[in-house]
Amino acid sequence: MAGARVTGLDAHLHVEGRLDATLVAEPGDVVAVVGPNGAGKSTLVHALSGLVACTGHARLAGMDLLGRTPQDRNVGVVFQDQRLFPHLSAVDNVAFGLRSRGADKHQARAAGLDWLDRLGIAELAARKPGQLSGGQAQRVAIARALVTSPDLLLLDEPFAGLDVGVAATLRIELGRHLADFAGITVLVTHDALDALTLATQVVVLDAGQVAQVGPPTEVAARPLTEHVARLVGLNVIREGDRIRAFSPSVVTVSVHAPDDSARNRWQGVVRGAAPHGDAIRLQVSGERDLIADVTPAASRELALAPGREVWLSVKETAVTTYDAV
Ligand SMILES: Nc1ncnc2c1ncn2[C@@H]1O[C@H](COP(=O)(O)OP(=O)(O)OP(=O)(O)O)[C@@H](O)[C@H]1O
Repeated sequence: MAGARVTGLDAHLHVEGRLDATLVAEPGDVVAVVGPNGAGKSTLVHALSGLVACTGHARLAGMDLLGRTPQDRNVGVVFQDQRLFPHLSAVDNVAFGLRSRGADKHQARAAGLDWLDRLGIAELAARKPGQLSGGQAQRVAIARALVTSPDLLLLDEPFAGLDVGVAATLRIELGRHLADFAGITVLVTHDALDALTLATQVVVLDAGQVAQVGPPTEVAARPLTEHVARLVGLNVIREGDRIRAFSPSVVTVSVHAPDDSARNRWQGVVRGAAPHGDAIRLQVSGERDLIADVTPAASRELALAPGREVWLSVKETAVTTYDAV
């Protein structure tokens, strides 16, 4: 679909030693970028925004992106460390983007106010960033990024550092705005919920390369990397070209070696135990690093505290097997 790529994003970005990744998206797509620390996620969004120099190519809405200065790219950014201008009010922070593109002061303020209203904080328009909570400031940052109707919206961990409840509310609101947003969104996140609830496409980065790309449900059901498996709460074991995945809820935990000679049997030591829904989720390391969910009663009965040696087993019928590539 060459035609669609003209209006969308078609990029191959190379930053020496940090990133070598292809990204293709259509207008309206929300691309969640996930991966372990140092995988290149921030480098990717910084390269798209122009904050990091890179080679390769990137076409956005039919225009060459890499040859342009950050100011000349029709790209909105909400970064975790992207501060608002401290001396400007919330509404002037939002209006700034339009003003710097030559918009009339009154029109820019009216548009800024409209966006603050859409984000539910119109009454805070006159406040300076220092008088806003973290969640409110992030709403202003989102309004500031969207007011210019960018072709590409870059969100680098927009909920990081926010209280869990505030993040949950903001996630729902952002989801609503992204559903109406005609451009492409690239969202860097460490949170499986973000990827599963907001994204139309998940890109998994690992050591600067794309390790997997696909719809969120597919990536969550068949993760190809340890990191994503952990993120979505699955165990994965790679055997040659095949991956074997199973849920922590199907793992049987015992403190003695099971009698059966099951193929799926591993010895390990409990490294951590924490509530997970109605269950206790155990982190077990040994031959394999695995997670297992047990009932609180079983956890007490078997004294499953950190340091405890355990056996884990899984019925073959509970294991999903698929190709690694
Ligand atoms: N300014 C820099 N100069 C050189 N190398 C850098 C710079 N910033 C990051 N790197 C390196 O580039 C690689 C990718 O880093 P990047 O910050 O993009 O990863 P990330 O996936 O965003 O990680 P995190 O989840 O920890 O934020 C890492 O190896 C990192 O050490």
